Formats: sequence, structure tokens, C-alpha cells
Amino acid sequence: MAAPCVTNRATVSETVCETVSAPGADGFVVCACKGVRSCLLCEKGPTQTEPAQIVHHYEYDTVEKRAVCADGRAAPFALPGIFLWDDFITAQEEAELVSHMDQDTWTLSQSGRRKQDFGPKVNFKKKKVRVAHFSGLPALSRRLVERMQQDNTLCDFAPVEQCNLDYRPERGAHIEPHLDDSWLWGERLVTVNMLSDTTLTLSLPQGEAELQVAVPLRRRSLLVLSGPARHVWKHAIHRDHISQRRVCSTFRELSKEFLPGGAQAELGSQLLHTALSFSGEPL
Ligand SMILES: O=C(O)CCC(=O)C(=O)O
Ligand SMILES: [Fe+2]
Repeated sequence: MAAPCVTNRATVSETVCETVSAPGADGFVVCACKGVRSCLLCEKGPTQTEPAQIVHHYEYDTVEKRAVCADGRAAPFALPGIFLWDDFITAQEEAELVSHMDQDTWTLSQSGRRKQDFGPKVNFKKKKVRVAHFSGLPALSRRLVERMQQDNTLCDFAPVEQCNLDYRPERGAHIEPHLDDSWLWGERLVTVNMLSDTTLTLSLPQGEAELQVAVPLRRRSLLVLSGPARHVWKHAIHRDHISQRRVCSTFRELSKEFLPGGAQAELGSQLLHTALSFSGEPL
């Protein structure tokens, strides 16, 4: 595939992140980055870079549902597995949701993010799930889940986990390109985007180069990733796509192994029962 819309991508090399004990400008006390992750609190100078990589830039056309070369010089291609629902929530619901989140504790996470988790405690490496402290999805999510189920794409969507993330530009918050787990988590990843517009970047190696597709995420919209967009393309939120505070809630369903007929169906049913009680407190 010819793709002339190109830049060089400098890859950040490992930044060892010390714990910062003084409060930052925004009142946060420590940084939680580990390994290659970093944020503006722990980056004390320019980070070292590895040789630049060629990147071919595309934009996701939400009407045609395909990736279009940013300068129009290469052929568009289909990118299945992206569903966008604009104005999924109202401005009033958004304010209420974020205000509730802000009454709970936000836990520091990697790459300058903060998070709140409503779900089982999971060790993905050891493939262990602990249900003990899980009390369900938050009460306010009941209405959101019921609304999701009104669309064909999500009519049988039954989430067992909700993760709220808080991204702020002053912390350089972002999320590195990654694939979500698919041992425990099922086909659809559903995210509600709040407080500001942003861009989700999908990436795929292409020989020595990389394809990147910018997917616009409007404030108050809902995004579903499935199929190739969930399992083949990595997803990321780049630091320079966070220009104002952004909060999102990601809902995840169970994989086949944890559904009726699967080897861990009993555990799955227990998780679903708890999740959909909507009486959750953050872990
Ligand atoms: O911030 C987002 O929209 C994506 C979050 C994400 O990819 C994740 O939590 O796995
Ligand atoms: Fe993810």
C-alpha cells in the first residue's frame, strides 16, 4: 500500500522514574510511572530517543468508516471494528458523572493518568481473578448500560468492569500504544469520552514503518472497539491530544471462557451478578 503522508516517529527509550515526593503544581503528591512509562512530573529533561521510525498518517472517516491518508495521496482502506455514537450522554449527565467521580478517590496510575477501578482484581500474568472486594459497577452506570443496550451493536453487552481514567495536560497524561487483554475481557471495549474532545490513535506495523490512524473522539461520545480495531491494531492516546482535562469510562465484557459453556462460566456468572448490582464502590 503506497502511503506518502509520512513523519518520523522518535521512540522514547526507557525513562527511569523516581518517586516525586513534593506536591506538583496541581497538588498531586507522587508519580506512579514504572519502567518505560513517564509523565511530566518525573521527566526532568529531554528523554533520550531511539532512531526515528517512519509513520504513515491516516484519519478515520466516521461517515465512510475507513482510514483516509492525511494528505490524500494514498488509497483509503477499510478499518472494521470502530463504532462511534455522538452525544451518547447529555451535558448534564456528563457533569453529574464527573462530579460523582471527583467525590471518590482517584488513584495515581502510569503515564500521568489517574484512575478508578470498578471490577475484580486481576493478575493477568498469572491468570488469576479475585472477586472478594468487588461490589459492582457504580449506581450511575445503570442508565448508561441500559442506553448502550438499545443499539444493535451493544444489545447483548453486559460489562463486568468499569475503569475511569483522568487525563490532564499539566501532567502530560497519555496512554502508550497497547492491546487490551483478551483472556478475561471479551470482544467489545466501550469507552465514554468526557470533558474534552481527543483523538484515539490506532497503530499497526507495516514493514519497517508504522501505520497510524487518528480516530476523532468527541466530548460526550461513546466508542466501541471490536474485531481488528480491538485485536490487531494497538490503541493509544497521545500526550499532545490532551489539551484540557479529559475523563473517560471504559466498560469491558467477559471473554467466551467466562460465559455460559466456557471453562470458567461459574466465575463469570458471579462477576456479572456483582457487576450488574450497580452498587459499586471504587477498589
Ligand atoms: O483513554 C482511553 O480512551 C483508552 C483507555 C485504554 O485504552 C485502556 O484503559 O485500556
Ligand atoms: Fe486499552
